Amino acid sequence: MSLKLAFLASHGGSAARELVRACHDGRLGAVPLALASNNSRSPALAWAREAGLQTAHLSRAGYPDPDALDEAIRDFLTQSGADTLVLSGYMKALGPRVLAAFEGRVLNIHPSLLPRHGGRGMYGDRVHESVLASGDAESGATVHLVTLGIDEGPVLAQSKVPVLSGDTLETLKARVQAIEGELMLRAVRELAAR
Ligand SMILES: Nc1nc2c(c(=O)[nH]1)N[C@@H](CN(C=O)c1ccc(C(=O)N[C@@H](CCC(=O)O)C(=O)O)cc1)CN2
Ligand SMILES: NCC(=O)N[C@@H]1O[C@H](COP(=O)([O-])[O-])[C@@H](O)[C@H]1O
Repeated sequence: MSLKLAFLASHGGSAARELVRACHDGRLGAVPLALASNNSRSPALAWAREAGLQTAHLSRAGYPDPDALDEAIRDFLTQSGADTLVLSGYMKALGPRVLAAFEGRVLNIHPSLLPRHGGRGMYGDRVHESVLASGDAESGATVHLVTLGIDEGPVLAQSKVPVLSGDTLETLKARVQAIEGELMLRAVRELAAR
């Protein structure tokens, strides 16, 4: 049974792009169906339209009431026929309705070795800045199942990289982002095998 994938992304959607490439070149037995973004100008939304996915811009701008936004995101994702949801650099908290509709089938990638450097306020560059400030000798990325609590869900897969002396935000971020695509692919395959 091949997975039916949907995505949420706020900016580039790099993990989503890697998964769709893997679907098209046979590395992953799945069908990409839809992508929604809270950011109407996100490169991920433009790319998804080009890639022929169903797309939607869903944010507080259109749905000021968080419950109504949660419902709208759930309805868009479920009507697409997807059975698995991937958060690909999605910077908003997911609500209970979406989580209930995709129970145990929502994956998120976070650019640190959770539980370190995770939680509310920990996203994008802030994560790498926190790692550099902590003096940790290693960092990496984590794919976890998503629960209502931010970055609290069970870990599916992790991949480590060294933090090198002289590292800057940009050099550490580049080293972590270089491993994220393969890590997400590994995690989705593991979920598919369950
Ligand atoms: N219910 C859940 N929703 C989301 C989770 C999760 O684990 N449970 N993970 C995040 C992704 N993420 C870390 O991997 C993350 C995203 C955003 C934030 C955050 O603090 N966001 C700010 C708003 C930032 C903005 O508007 O750009 C906030 O909510 O105040 C922390 C961690 C995705 N959703
Ligand atoms: N807390 C979530 C988070 O910080 N996710 C991180 O944001 C970046 C998004 O890049 P992208 O927009 O190019 O996909 C990725 O590095 C991802 O791990």
